[in-house]
Amino acid sequence: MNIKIVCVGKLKEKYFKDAIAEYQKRMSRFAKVEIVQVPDEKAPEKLSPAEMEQVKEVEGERILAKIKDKEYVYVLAIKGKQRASEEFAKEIKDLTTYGHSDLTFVIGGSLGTSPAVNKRADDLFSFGKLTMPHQLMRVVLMEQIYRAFMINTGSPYHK
Ligand SMILES: C[S@@+](CC[C@H](N)C(=O)[O-])C[C@H]1O[C@@H](n2cnc3c(N)ncnc32)[C@H](O)[C@@H]1O
Repeated sequence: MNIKIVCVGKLKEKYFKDAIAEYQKRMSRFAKVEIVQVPDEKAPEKLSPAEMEQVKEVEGERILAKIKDKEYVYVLAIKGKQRASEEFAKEIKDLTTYGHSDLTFVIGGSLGTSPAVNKRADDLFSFGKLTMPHQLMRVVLMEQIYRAFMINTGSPYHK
């Protein structure tokens, strides 16, 4: 299975980079996990609603350019569908069974994702009602992907 995480902006903090590298290493026995970073647009604090939409649209075009038709796409969105880790693990197992070998996860920039990106989603995936910083979200997502694979192997990692 190929897993791709498309996200906006470069990770700056070393502790985030280290955490991502650790989960990529742990995941290597199950799947190749590729992190694709697209450039972020400058988003100063005083943007009008129209300017904010414009930022999301430009970042969205960059995100969509990294996604191929065959990929099954989860877009992470606060208002998406929540599920338990066990349900997510089963979904991954089922997707594999039904021939989806390319799973892509999209994390929006600081303002979120554009309507075009949300439209491309096969699934809008919420990790709860809390707003998380997009950089931290990468780490949380990596851990949940790793957890899903550990659940599917029956590992005691998941309690
Ligand atoms: C800082 S958040 C964007 C906040 C923006 N106001 C919104 O509603 O999307 C940046 C990105 O992190 C991801 N994210 C943050 N919190 C999330 C959550 N609770 N569930 C799913 N994704 C989340 C989403 O992909 C979001 O586009």
